[in-house]
Amino acid sequence: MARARGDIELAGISKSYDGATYAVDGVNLRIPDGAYCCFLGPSGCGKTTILRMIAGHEDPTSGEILIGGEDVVGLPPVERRTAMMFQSYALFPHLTVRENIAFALRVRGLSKADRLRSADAMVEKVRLTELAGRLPGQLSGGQQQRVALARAAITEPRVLLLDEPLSALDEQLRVQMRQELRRMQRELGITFIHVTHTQLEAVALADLVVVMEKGRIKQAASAREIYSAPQDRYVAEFMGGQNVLAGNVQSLDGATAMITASELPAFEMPLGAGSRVKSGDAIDIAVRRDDVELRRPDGWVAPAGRAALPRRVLAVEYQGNFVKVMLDAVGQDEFVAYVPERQFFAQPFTVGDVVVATWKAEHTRLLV
Ligand SMILES: Nc1ncnc2c1ncn2[C@@H]1O[C@H](COP(=O)(O)OP(=O)(O)OP(=O)(O)O)[C@@H](O)[C@H]1O
Repeated sequence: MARARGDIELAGISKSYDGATYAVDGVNLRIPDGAYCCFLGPSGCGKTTILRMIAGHEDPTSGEILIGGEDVVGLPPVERRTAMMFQSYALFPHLTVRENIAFALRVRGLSKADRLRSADAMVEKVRLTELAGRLPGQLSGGQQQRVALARAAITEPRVLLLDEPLSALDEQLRVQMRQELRRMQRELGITFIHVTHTQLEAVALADLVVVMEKGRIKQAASAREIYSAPQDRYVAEFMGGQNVLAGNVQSLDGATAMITASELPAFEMPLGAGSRVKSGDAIDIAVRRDDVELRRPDGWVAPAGRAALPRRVLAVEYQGNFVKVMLDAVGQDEFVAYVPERQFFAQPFTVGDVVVATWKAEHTRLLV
């Protein structure tokens, strides 16, 4: 039998719990079969509600949810062929690892021997063979999580839904389990939908990152695109690593714009194809913190094609392979440069130093 398709389409789904406010507000999204998709956003933005609607634990107020082309709204969870892995792993304390995993097959009407045989194969896949006879209480957090993952995967779902799966683990284990999740997803070849409020987690794992705010999708794209081409101030600030400045379009000349921002001398930047800004528009611009270079003023004049912003060093924070240099705010916006560690220590700056923050004009991004 051909493997069931696990592509998902959310078509205009909304959810209101109280009939007045919307936890999810008109979401449209296609998630390809076999993708690792992360929903990312601050607490309360509706991530879990979307997950629960896909699983069938919650009905949308309006809209359609298609899995493998089939509208699943109204179908009970077991008929959707999705499985959910919860934050608290919800393992049975009196059953061994093997029995916990086999238990998920009880509804399938398999004999106990068959269930245990399948469980053994899954135990091997999640690398728990040595621990198969232990009780959950005798396992570490990471090991318990693997059991939970195996228990969800053994039902052969076409979509695996994970709600903040790594939040109970410490930092080191989180990184390890992140790799483990990705490995499992590749091995099983099914769609994973993972809810998180941690940017790094989403960026490290996902083929498709969905950034949400107040029940709506702000941007859905690859991690690299979201980071290097954020759509607006919200996404840029939420993903981090960027300076976002409020500015103005002073004038336009074909595909270039003369941009000014508070205290930033006017500079020319290329406009992307299809840009619709007009002269005089108030805009936001973003520049990556690692695209900013710091220079000592010493009579240095920025050549054409570079933006230059005179500033004072407010704070310096060592971060290992780079140094975070915080500069005086630009208007309301903070401004930070990430200087490679070796470069910084070849000519260190200290608090109070006057510097020129400069970057290639082409590295400036116009946010809509
Ligand atoms: N069962 C419920 N009844 C009423 N309101 C709810 C219910 N579940 C969630 N909400 C509300 O819906 C909104 C979205 O909640 P949801 O749990 O989907 O957000 P989230 O992004 O997953 O947040 P978190 O990261 O904190 O889990 C919130 O305002 C929340 O208070």
